[in-house]
Amino acid sequence: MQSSSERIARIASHLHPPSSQMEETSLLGRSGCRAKGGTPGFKVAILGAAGGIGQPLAMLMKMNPLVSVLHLYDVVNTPGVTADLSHMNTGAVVRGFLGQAQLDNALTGMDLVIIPAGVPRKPGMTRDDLFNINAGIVRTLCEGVTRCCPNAIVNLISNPVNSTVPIAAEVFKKAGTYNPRRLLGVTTLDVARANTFVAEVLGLDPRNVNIPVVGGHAGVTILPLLSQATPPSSFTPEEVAYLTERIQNGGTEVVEAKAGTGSATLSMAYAAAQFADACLRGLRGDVGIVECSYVASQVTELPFFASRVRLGRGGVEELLPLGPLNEFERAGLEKAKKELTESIHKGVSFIKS
Ligand SMILES: NC(=O)C1=CN([C@@H]2O[C@H](COP(=O)(O)OP(=O)(O)OC[C@H]3O[C@@H](n4cnc5c(N)ncnc54)[C@H](O)[C@@H]3O)[C@@H](O)[C@H]2O)C=CC1
Ligand SMILES: O=C([O-])CC(=O)C(=O)O
Repeated sequence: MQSSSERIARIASHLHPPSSQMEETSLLGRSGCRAKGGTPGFKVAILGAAGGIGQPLAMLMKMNPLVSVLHLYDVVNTPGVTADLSHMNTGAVVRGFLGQAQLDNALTGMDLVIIPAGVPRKPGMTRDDLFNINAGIVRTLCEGVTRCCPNAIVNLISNPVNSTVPIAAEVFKKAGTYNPRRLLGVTTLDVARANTFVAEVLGLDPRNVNIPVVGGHAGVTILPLLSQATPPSSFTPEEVAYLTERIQNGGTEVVEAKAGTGSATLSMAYAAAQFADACLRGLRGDVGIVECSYVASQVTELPFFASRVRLGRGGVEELLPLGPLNEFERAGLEKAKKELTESIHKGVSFIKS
């Protein structure tokens, strides 16, 4: 039997662990003696969890009832984020992992890996300007996925998404673990923006609007299909020009407003949490889940393309066709394909050469 002062001393030592012991300590739980949890659900890891997107995304995933275990990995600050979130009385058990030495522990056994690790844009930069730094980060993290959870669904957020998804695919191919149905580039924020801006123009509730956004996730590769709006709506040529430009430049609008302190984080975390939830519902076996995502594709002649996809137990169960495009959208598609071809090539060459 321990005395109460011994028990309290033990709890206190668990509350301030050296970072190298974080994982083991959090397994013990606040009581210092038992692992808590036991909630049935999925195991989710966020890589880049201490960042601008990572932190609010971690909070939203901690609130998701489908998540039983939430692993937070970053190269900085995960002890604080983990301690903070672990006080939320929701079902998911939160564990923190700090630095590359703990990457494999963070990934082992995961069902879903969400990757918002990497640098964001500053005003005047394109997403492609992030390639030199973020390509290497994505490669290292995806190598971890091949070692520790090769069957996990991967949601890739790090920019430039048009190139980082092909990079991830090449890393997985090299390791012999590639399953194109399980690698998904996150473009949900483009759809969120499209729904919001269109709802503003039409005077509707954005929750009742759905605009498919196809192509990719940068500038002209972001192609909103306004002709396929739900509810069916007609737009003047001026409205189409305004909406298309605003949706394509939504990221830049935020980068400029943040004036050098980063890019979209809160709306992105919200969008990523929605997309992750859709993937988890698919894994659970729910039917009729359709989201836009940048994936390995046969919808066009390009090897990767964002379109509506049906999600299920295997990840991407079906690529939905583009549907009828009007002349404006057909012209936009040609521009998008031209830029996408280069971005895909750049990503593939980064690993192959
Ligand atoms: N797909 C999309 O729609 C969007 C993508 N993004 C992209 O998401 C990425 C992250 O953006 P923010 O969270 O705002 O940036 P941030 O700088 O606030 O956070 C990034 C986090 O990644 C971590 N990190 C860096 N190297 C790492 C490594 N090797 N392993 C693990 N973690 C590492 C950093 O320590 C930091 O905590 C950027 O590339 C940004 O462009 C941003 C918004 C929308
Ligand atoms: O614009 C950026 O750099 C971040 C991003 O991808 C977005 O907000 O859509």
